[in-house]
Amino acid sequence: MSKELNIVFLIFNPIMSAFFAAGFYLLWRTQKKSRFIAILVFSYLMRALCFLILYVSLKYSDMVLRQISNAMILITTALLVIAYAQRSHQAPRFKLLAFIFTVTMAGLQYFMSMDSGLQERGVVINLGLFAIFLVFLGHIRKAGDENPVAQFLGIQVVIAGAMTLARPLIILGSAFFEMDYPDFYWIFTSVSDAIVSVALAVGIFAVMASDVMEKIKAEALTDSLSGLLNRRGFEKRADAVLFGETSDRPAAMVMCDLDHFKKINDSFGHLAGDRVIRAFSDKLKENAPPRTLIGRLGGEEFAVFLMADNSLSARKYAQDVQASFNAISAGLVNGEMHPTASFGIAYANEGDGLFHLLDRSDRALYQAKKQGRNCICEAEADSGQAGVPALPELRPA
Ligand SMILES: Nc1nc2c(ncn2[C@@H]2O[C@H](COP(=O)(O)OP(=O)(O)OP(=O)(O)O)[C@@H](O)[C@H]2O)c(=O)[nH]1
Repeated sequence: MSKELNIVFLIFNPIMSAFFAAGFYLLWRTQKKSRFIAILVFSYLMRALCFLILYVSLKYSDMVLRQISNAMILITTALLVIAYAQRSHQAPRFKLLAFIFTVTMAGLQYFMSMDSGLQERGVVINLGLFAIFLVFLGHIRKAGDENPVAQFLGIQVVIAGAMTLARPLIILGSAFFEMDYPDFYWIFTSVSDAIVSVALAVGIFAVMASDVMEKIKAEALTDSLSGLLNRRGFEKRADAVLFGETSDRPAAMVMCDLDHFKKINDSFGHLAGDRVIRAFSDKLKENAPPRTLIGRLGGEEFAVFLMADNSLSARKYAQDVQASFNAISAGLVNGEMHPTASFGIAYANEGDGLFHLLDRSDRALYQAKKQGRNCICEAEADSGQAGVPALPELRPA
């Protein structure tokens, strides 16, 4: 490689990797619990260092340094895979990565002992890196993230893998056509290393930014006291389900409200009131079939949306919540009172809008309150048109 180009890459690649390491480090300082960001910092620092070592080893033809830089480039790439796996809550494929590392290093060592092993070493190291990128792709696929940002990272990894695979092809092609390959090979390797560094860092930064956005969105739709959906979150999710339901069975809405909650607050304080809200929310969650949407609509009022396949057990669900809450509620206020809840159930009619369904279950709840509380009422199926609030007939469960 020409001296000028050599100097450009000698400076450019390590500095760029160091910048990325600094960026990840600053991010990690704001989220110290995210271990995968710390791994990224380490990976990019190591990448910066390994480029420096590589260029020194090339300059002085030092084989020990060359092997060190080879080991480091494999490790730094494997660290990216481990970081991504951790971010996606997957167990990193340590054994497979260790296997690839060992085989690659053994191959390099073997060809290093041969006088003319330069081309073979180029093939071995790049195939090793390519295998690590395949493991990376496996983790991305397993995460099954349909978020376009995650898919963007997948594309970056494919590009990185393709560039890595192109290098041994250059070597083999040059050997086949008896061309002098080193200059082109080293320029391609340096440029593609830079592109791979940037592509992966940008892809990972984008995934992290999207994770933060998702977290903020989820928090905006969650009630912090109960951990349930808040009114906004509940309406958004339930609405989407209602319009997507295709089952013959109707979906069901169970509206619940803690009884005499003002008295609990007044007698035992706001903190005890909060404790009762949390305990009741836990019972709503514990008894819920999978895919049930549970929201705290406000104060001591909750709504549970049971999907069509679970709606026939809506009454059983309400009974289970009632029984399990009654079993523990006295203990929440030192046995000095027995907090209870009332329930109203409505089944969705064909084409029912969310507000119509909520309104009908709310009226059933009102009836339960009127009947003395701590009971369950069901709204009769009404024949009102979709979206038109109609006064349902009510019957006690
Ligand atoms: N501890 C606590 N209290 C809350 C919270 N949000 C609303 N409240 C209280 O909930 C009480 C609701 O009282 P009401 O609407 O009169 O209802 P109730 O006393 O339960 O009467 P019924 O529903 O008719 O049985 C009010 O005292 C609110 O201050 C909260 O997050 N924590």
